[in-house]
Amino acid sequence: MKIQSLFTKAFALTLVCISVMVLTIFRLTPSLAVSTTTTPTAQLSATPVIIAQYDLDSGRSGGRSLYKRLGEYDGISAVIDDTAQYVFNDPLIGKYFIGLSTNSKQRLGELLKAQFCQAAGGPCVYTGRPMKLSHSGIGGGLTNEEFNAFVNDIAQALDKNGVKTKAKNEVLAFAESLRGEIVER
Ligand code: HEM
Repeated sequence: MKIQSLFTKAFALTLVCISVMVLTIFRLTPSLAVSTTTTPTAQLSATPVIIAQYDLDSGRSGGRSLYKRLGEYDGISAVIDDTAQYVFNDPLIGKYFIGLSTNSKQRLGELLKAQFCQAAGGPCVYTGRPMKLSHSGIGGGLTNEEFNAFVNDIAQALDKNGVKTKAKNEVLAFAESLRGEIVER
């Protein structure tokens, strides 16, 4: 009987010791206490494209991000769909898109949406190529006049979708910030 009680006490003591050790280790190295599931490397290294020189803070108005004021993703999507139509039919720059397959045009639209959504402070990640790389050499190098035509098409699409002047100017300022990477002559 006495031996049994001794064993019980020893067992209880061992349990307490183990608990203290486990708690001490976890406190000293908190990382052990955190779930071991990590963000996949692919996600972390997703396209290191920097959305150029656009100060996202300036995109806030009365606490509402530009993304919200544009009507979130659906609002941006509608503006880009219209922009694409204007650009593809633009008398000056439409020629550059004639050879693109339907799928390439769709992909371009999706990339533009992600790019503007991210720049406006939305929860999107632009995964396309940097602007310099994707535009270098188009038509022997894009001109300021061609760039202006593209920006005018964006402006027309913003008007069509009833985007307010302040938000419109912010979107155009972002587009303008890309001029140096896109225009080559
Ligand atoms: C603010 C102005 C512009 C923006 C934001 C813009 C944005 C983009 C984006 C996001 C892409 C996709 C990049 C990729 O494929 O990874 C792209 C591709 C393209 N852009 Fe622009 N772009 C602008 C101006 C222009 C202008 C002025 C032209 C021609 C006049 C142009 C012609 C093209 C063409 C032809 C492609 C397709 C390239 C390909 O498929 O390889 N872009 N642009």
